Amino acid sequence: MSDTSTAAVPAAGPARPPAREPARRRDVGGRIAVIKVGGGAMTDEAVRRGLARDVVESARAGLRPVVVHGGGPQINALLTRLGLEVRFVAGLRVTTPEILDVARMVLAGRLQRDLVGDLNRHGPWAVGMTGEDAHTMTAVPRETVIDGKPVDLGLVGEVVAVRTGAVRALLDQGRVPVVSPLARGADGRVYNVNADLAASALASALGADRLVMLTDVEGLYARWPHSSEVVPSLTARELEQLLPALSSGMRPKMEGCLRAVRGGVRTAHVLDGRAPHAVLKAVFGTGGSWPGTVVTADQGG
Ligand SMILES: Nc1ncnc2c1ncn2[C@@H]1O[C@H](COP(=O)(O)OP(=O)(O)O)[C@@H](O)[C@H]1O
Ligand SMILES: CC(=O)N[C@@H](CCC(=O)OP(=O)(O)O)C(=O)O
Repeated sequence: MSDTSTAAVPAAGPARPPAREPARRRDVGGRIAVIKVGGGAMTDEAVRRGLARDVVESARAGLRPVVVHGGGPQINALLTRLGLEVRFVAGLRVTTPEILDVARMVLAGRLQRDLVGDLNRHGPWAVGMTGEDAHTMTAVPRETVIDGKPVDLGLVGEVVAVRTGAVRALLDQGRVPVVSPLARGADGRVYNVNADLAASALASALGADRLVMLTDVEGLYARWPHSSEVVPSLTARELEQLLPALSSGMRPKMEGCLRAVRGGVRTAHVLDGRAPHAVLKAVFGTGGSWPGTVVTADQGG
């Protein structure tokens, strides 16, 4: 993206042609892809920079990428240093007010800034925000039932409404929004939202073409904890049946994929963000050439 003036950001308008237009890989013109970068895939700076390069390349090719990031391992590391508890239930962090403060610092403070910085090495592309900004994500406390009993997760949010205006305004300027998974509650409090579920809610609300979840494994393993076989594809119905058996981080990730395709997103992908050009393979690939696991809508549904 080229800014002719450094004095002011141009007013919102149609995306302007990129400075260098690479060969179009297929007709992605104007389509939105929500790319969720997991904390595990962000730990290595070289990997993060490679991801940023690919995101910018996809934008130069006409796609409208929106980045949502996680940061579970990084939050765990700071909590441990501070002597605070790290506890997950069904893949969601039990979040006290003290833990929320730490999560907010890590997500909106460090990680979002790192990603925005990586993207902006290539030009004035990225603008960071959180789901709190401009009421982009509104949440209520997430209800979780384990073995028939309700479990109190504290300040964990379930996104119940998404206002896409702020994200769309950035996309219309040709920018890449980078969104941290925090939401404002209808009660005015701040909630910690699992990043996979935040990305999924945003993808559905934006009418995205694809949701891409970049993680630290090749995809959904069929016989976890064995990693010998990746499930290449699943329909929404097949995934719905599998979901209760999934554990730890894969539970919210696959729940996010299911919600997204049920919410109108054409395909949802889970793949290893550390593999070379994972982003480009997921956003420009076609059936048969996708790495990882792809979730599609039900046939005829
Ligand atoms: N069936 C499965 N297939 C692959 N990974 C699984 C599975 N079940 C649990 N996992 C775990 O889920 C992790 C990915 O989730 P998570 O740690 O939340 O990643 P991210 O930070 O990318 O969101 C993997 O590293 C793996 O340990
Ligand atoms: C409620 C909840 O679990 N929130 C997550 C938000 C970050 C996240 O989801 O990061 P990954 O994508 O790296 O897992 C957490 O506190 O860890």
